[in-house]
Amino acid sequence: MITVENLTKRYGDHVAVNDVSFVCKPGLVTGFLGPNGAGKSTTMRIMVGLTPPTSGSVRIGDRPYREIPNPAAQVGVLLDASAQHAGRTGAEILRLTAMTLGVPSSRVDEMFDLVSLTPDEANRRVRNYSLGMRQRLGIANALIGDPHILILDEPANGLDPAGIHWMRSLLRDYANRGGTVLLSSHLLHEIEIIADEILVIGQGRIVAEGTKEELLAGSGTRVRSLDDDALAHAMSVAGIAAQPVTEGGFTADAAPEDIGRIALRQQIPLVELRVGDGAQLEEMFLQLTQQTQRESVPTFRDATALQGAQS
Ligand SMILES: Nc1ncnc2c1ncn2[C@@H]1O[C@H](COP(=O)(O)OP(=O)(O)OP(=O)(O)O)[C@@H](O)[C@H]1O
Repeated sequence: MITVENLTKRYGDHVAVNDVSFVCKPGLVTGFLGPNGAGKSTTMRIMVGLTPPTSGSVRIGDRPYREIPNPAAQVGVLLDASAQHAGRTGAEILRLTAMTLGVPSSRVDEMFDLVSLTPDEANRRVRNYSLGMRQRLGIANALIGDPHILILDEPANGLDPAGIHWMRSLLRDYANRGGTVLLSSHLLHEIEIIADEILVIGQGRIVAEGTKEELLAGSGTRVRSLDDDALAHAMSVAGIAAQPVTEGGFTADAAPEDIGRIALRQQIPLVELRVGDGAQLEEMFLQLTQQTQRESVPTFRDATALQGAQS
């Protein structure tokens, strides 16, 4: 179990992590999702004692990381896959970790097998590794001490789709055996594929958390009609907020039956009316974090203003 309580990190006037609290439970893969600069890496660095927090605390099990004896045997950490010594071979790096942790050197070959790096690749220098190979080596390095907790910062970065599915199986199996996993990503589809529980962070704050189903539950209704302008107007009169969707129609903050009744009253034929799905999770992610997005996300208000300006 990882317990993060009221964690805050300030760099001068800038608040990188703002009163963040969450728990990561054994047997689950917890995904830490947020756009660039949201505060994911800072939170993870604080968790493993590399950055001091301004305030708040993190417990790994029952104590802070720095107080865990032989921590790498308890907590596997991958923060930056490119931070390995580029002049060493993958095998040398894992052998050194095995020696430091006091685990048998036979674990080294087991780990290369586990992360699907061939003996030839194991004996190549890390400077000649692709990013995906570095990630696999980093995961092997995190797992070699047989820890029961894994903290992985953007581990899927550089992996191809097959690699992401491979990682999902690896982490699923690890969690099924009772392990606790926290992994970060700025890409929703990676987190969606791999995580059981999702924490969404934006501008240093947790803006949503729960299972994928829970996150979607409050995320409104997808609606499309033969006259979206008229429907938007009718919804707005009824006090229902709606955001336009790029492929047409809206996501509306109301139950499908409410939207259906409005459409019926206005005699507007509907061509789509349903609760959220995976695509909607992406919209929700963009909405939840839009203040931190570098690219602005159009809102319904923007869209009507634009239509007004064009007419
Ligand atoms: N040492 C530091 N000094 C000053 N500001 C920092 C420092 N480290 C991080 N920050 C700032 O804190 C904020 C959060 O950064 P962080 O690296 O935690 O984000 P992130 O969510 O991991 O982003 P990414 O997905 O791009 O890796 C950013 O605005 C960053 O510029």
